[in-house]
Amino acid sequence: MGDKKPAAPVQPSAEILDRLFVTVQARKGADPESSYTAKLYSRGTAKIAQKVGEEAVEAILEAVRGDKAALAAESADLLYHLLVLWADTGLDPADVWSKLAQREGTSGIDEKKSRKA
Ligand SMILES: N=c1c2ncn([C@@H]3O[C@H](COP(=O)(O)OP(=O)(O)OP(=O)(O)O)[C@@H](O)[C@H]3O)c2ncn1[C@@H]1O[C@H](COP(=O)(O)O)[C@@H](O)[C@H]1O
Repeated sequence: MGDKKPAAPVQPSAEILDRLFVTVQARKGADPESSYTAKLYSRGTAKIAQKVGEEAVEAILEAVRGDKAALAAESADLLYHLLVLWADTGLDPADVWSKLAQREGTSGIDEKKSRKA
């Protein structure tokens, strides 16, 4: 009687990338002792870029090994570090989303042919 159904758990989606970007932006000027993101900023762009490369390699190694759970974890590391790199360099994620939107529906095969023509 009057019992409310528990709220359905919200399925995580790619929207978390926008929230995560807000969080990593907010870590600018934070204490590197208490924030890993702030620690990355303090080490500079080249170090952050290197971390993105390392995480990408770890992700592809798990893909080749066929370990999906490990690939998911390494992909999360990669996306986090890529967002930190965007924030560090002043790139707005909306610019990346726009690029993807512009390309939507255009086959990579057709796009390559148009560049050769
Ligand atoms: N998503 C992440 C996230 N993913 C991975 N990591 C950290 O990234 C690091 C990667 O591991 P490594 O072994 O490569 O790190 P490491 O050995 O310290 O690296 P190096 O010495 O090679 O530089 C680990 O310390 C992870 O905890 C993350 N740290 C933070 N976040 C998010 O960022 C938010 C803000 O975090 P803070 O800035 O720490 O408050 C958190 O609430 C999370 O939402």
